[in-house]
Amino acid sequence: MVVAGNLLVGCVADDFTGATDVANIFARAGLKTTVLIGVPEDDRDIDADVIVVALKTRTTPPQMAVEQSLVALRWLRGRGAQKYYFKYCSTFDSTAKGNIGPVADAMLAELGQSITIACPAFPANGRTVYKGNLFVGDVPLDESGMRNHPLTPMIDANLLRVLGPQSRAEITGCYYETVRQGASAIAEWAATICGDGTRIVVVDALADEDLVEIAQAFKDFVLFTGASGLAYGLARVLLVGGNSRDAAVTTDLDEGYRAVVSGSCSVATNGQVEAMLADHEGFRVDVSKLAGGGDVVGEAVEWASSRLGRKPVLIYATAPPDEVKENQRQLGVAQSGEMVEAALSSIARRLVEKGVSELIVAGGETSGAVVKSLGVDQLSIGNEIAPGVPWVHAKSQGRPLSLALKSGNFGERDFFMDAWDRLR
Ligand SMILES: Nc1ncnc2c1ncn2[C@@H]1O[C@H](COP(=O)(O)OP(=O)(O)O)[C@@H](O)[C@H]1O
Ligand SMILES: O=C(O)[C@@H](O)C(=O)COP(=O)(O)O
Repeated sequence: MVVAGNLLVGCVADDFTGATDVANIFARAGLKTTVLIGVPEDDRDIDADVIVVALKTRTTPPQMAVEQSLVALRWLRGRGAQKYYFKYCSTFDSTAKGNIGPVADAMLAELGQSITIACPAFPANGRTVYKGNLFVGDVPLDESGMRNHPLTPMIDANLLRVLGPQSRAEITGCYYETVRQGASAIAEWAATICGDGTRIVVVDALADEDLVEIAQAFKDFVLFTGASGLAYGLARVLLVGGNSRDAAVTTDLDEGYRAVVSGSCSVATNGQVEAMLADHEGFRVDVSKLAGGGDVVGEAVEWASSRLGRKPVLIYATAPPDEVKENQRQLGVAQSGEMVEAALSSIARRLVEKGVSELIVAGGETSGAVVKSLGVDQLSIGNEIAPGVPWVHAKSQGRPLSLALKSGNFGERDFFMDAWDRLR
């Protein structure tokens, strides 16, 4: 029997790093938050203010993303959530066909709503939106490393132009001249466009305070869509009235072996891998060899086995853009991505079987593949390592496992070395 309790927010996340990112924000705000890996097949008891269902739908065909998202949404609806939240990437990662637009459209229809907002701003990580244009640090999205993303290259910073062709809704911008005047002005502006067809409002935001005003202005909306910055605002609005619980707990953990598995090819992760290799041993997954049928997984596991201990080992497919493009040219985009994900997830699973119990995984798609292969079905939120990246705790084959699922673009250069200090 599932206990609904007082479920404030039911969240569907389109990838696993994003799921732990948004769960971390809700948890840090004082809301009791759990992450489920997909919709549970059993009838477990869940006592939470926020449930985040982690999916791997960012790069699937749109129809599949819609179907899986609706299954999750219906499950959350069955728990009587007050608000629903579709979490996608703060760099608005999508393919030409979706999946932000199709999933948002389908969720609106399922909930019987005609309006929502799209708000990927995440100021704590330098993602801001101005006049509908997404900035990453000081540059527009299309001038950032996201230009070269292996699966979702982002070549236009204007979110109205990106979302328009993906969605059946009318896309409208709520610009900063309105947002900076605060919640009442935003709500007044919204009143002028409500009731006029189905709409998605792309909202500008430059700072966390803007996100609180935005959440306040749209507090009667049923569906919110965005990155995790919006959760910062929404949590603060929902907490008024005293729903606050204890902040996330830090677990008493046994010491186990440590490893880093990296499949992200972002600028940040390339730097983090380089920094770790200066002082740690690493095994590079050779994609050509893998494609040629070589037992790269076996070699990696054998290499790691004699080195496992408290000093973390690094297994990585992470490569610079020209190398990734060459692999994609030879093998195909989806095929090379899936092949590397399959190899890294097999390696991770076998390392866990050999006693690794503290594992950092870099990359959203990579994390999805790894976590699924570990048979993990629920994550509790632990300490924050960097903005958007918490330690999370789970059971894999009955044994405790601590994971950090690092979004490609997050974390400082020394993340792979410093993260362990934040575990306990
Ligand atoms: N050397 C490589 N060549 C081609 N593709 C790669 C290579 N290394 C990793 N990949 C693939 O690139 C994709 C990276 O995506 P992801 O894990 O989501 O990282 P990020 O979080 O940076 O977006 C994955 O599908 C991964 O398998
Ligand atoms: O919102 C974000 O930036 C992250 O939570 C996220 O979703 C990142 O995705 P990946 O870079 O693919 O890990």
